[in-house]
Amino acid sequence: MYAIETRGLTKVYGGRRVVDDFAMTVQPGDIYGFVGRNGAGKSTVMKMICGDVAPTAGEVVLFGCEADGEAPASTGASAPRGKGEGARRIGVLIEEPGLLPGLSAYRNLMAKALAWGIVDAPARCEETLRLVGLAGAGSRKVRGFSLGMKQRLGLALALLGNPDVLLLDEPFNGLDPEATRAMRNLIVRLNQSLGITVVVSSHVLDQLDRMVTRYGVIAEGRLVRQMSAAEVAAECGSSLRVRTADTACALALLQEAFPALTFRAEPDGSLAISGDCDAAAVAQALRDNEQVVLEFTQDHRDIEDYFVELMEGGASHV
Ligand SMILES: Nc1ncnc2c1ncn2[C@@H]1O[C@H](COP(=O)(O)OP(=O)(O)OP(=O)(O)O)[C@@H](O)[C@H]1O
Repeated sequence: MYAIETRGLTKVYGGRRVVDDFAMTVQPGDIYGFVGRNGAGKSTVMKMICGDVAPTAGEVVLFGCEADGEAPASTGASAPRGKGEGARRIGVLIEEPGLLPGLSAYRNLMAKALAWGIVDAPARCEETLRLVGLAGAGSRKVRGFSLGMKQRLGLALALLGNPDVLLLDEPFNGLDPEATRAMRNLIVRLNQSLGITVVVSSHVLDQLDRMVTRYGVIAEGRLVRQMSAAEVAAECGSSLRVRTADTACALALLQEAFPALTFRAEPDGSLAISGDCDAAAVAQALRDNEQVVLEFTQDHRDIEDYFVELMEGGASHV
């Protein structure tokens, strides 16, 4: 059973399909990195998942139940989606957290908690402040908060209703490196210690790379590809290009010595080797078997280049 499944999800604005037949699957416990260019449709997908925007077609299924519950406000709420036992709570940080600058962090939380009818609101507000590392700043007015503190308070709002799923749209936007790292660590902690499934969109690929378990790539409203973090790491890992005097012999001996690697014979007679390559071990194996090496190069594919290629490929098919 998936935590989130979208089936044929489509949104048309002014005759344009900004999300088109979108089928994503998020496993329970995933931190799902949602990657796409500006305007690709990430926010619209998230808004349809949380019920803030009605799909033109298709459906959202949460933990096996069709999500047809009350729609939460676009930011901060964690209202139930679905009916009865199957209802799941979604916490959302999609646009500006809508904080009241003249109130303290605690009072901001209390105002929402009371509006949403959260049971034992004072204790829950204290608890969420602690969860996001703002326990010591609860009585301070939000007007004096840094951007990073405001984002964490926005996350606290999203956590108030004890959500099963968190949808975070660009949570690192505008944050300095320290605040970015604090936000990243917080997301991982919430996922690992509370078991919250997280969908997070970001243009900061190296931050996603440090925390996500799965990726979904969107281009022009379509899901181009979904893959695990391990698959991305394998595709972006180092690759080798080796040209020897006797390609067939080198291929046979390397395949035997490194069965986990992938080998491809190139038209120019070289071998492209990918997987978890240990260049020194490959070079040693060639030397031990007295192969004459004419060329030996190592490439490292940048994760950003990799995703740009995927997005470009996806967009050109639309
Ligand atoms: N309410 C709306 N009315 C009309 N068009 C909209 C509306 N909301 C979004 N769009 C359009 O839908 C497309 C997808 O927008 P969306 O905000 O989902 O993209 P995104 O991938 O989240 O972009 P970004 O990374 O810039 O936030 C854009 O072309 C946008 O202009």
